[in-house]
Amino acid sequence: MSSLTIRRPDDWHLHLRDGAMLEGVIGDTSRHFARAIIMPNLVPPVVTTEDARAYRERILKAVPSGDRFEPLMTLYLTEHTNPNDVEEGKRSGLITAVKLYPAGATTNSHGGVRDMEKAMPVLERMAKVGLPLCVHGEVTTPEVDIFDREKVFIDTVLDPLRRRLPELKVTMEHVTTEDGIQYIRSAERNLAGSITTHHLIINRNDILVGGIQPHYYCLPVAKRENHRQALRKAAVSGDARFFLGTDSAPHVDPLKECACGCAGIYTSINTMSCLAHVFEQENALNKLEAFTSLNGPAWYGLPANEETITLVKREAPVEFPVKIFTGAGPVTVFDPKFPLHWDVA
Ligand SMILES: NC(=O)N[C@@H](CC(=O)O)C(=O)O
Ligand SMILES: [Zn+2]
Ligand SMILES: [Zn+2]
Repeated sequence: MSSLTIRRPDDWHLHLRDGAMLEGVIGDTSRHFARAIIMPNLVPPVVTTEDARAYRERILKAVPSGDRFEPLMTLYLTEHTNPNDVEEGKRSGLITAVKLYPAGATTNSHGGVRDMEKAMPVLERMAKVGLPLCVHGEVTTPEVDIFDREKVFIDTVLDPLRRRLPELKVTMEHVTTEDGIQYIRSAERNLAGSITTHHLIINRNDILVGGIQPHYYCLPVAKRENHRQALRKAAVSGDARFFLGTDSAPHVDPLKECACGCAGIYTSINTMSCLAHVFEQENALNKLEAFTSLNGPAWYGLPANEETITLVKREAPVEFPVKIFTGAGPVTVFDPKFPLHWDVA
């Protein structure tokens, strides 16, 4: 039996939803993670500092007693976002980042940004006060193939924006392509990327071979195998610009298993087991702590957690539920398709 003790991890991209779903999923995160960046794509979205304050209160109320968990709040950028409100949110310590959803790119993104020009006053203010922008980096132009949307976003939106506003700190969320990895590596400063657990494990075959597999469908959609390999190399490299953002995104099964299934994969419950497996496969268990617990806080200017967790490799596979049952309905848990032996003690 081997074991590994690391600083307690954080999740730099998480969907907790609200109400009964929030209550049903929060414990799977707070059991292992000390902090998480909370995505603002609720219905209606978390747009103002006041919205974020109220949502934070609801999250804290739902944390199981005995767990210590700090939600790091984000604002959903719209074409009408008020720069003063954003600055106030940053100064009060309530807001950790602002999230850019190109309108129509993903779940609950219709209120996002259509015309980047309209977002410039807010982005300029963020650059001035040092508030990071988290981006869902995909264009939504119908002519662009869904597997190319990340690369085209980098070339036509992100790179021009970064040239125009080099002081703006940008997190490319859930990087899924070799192009994204290379772009982040090529940047001298003010650019980093979060990588999900599932994109280290699945490629697009998992979604489409042997029948449509809705529980492997997420956005950005998983790409070809060479892209998965590039993500794995980046994650285990120790490069401080790459860190974990699970993008754990629960949807109830009826909304996944239907003619127009939602995008999102639920991984909070088994993420640390999956990651230990991946890092061991890559002979890089000694880099797991950098990816889950050190690089993220350094990027966001926060101290690493003082507490630790211990991962233990068990003889028998660890059993995770196939589904969790929330008050909102059942949610299928990510199946990595290999037995998980690593467990958080
Ligand atoms: N990743 C997903 O497939 N879905 C996320 C939205 C997002 O992060 O793009 C969700 O909110 O369901
Ligand atoms: Zn996204
Ligand atoms: Zn997400």
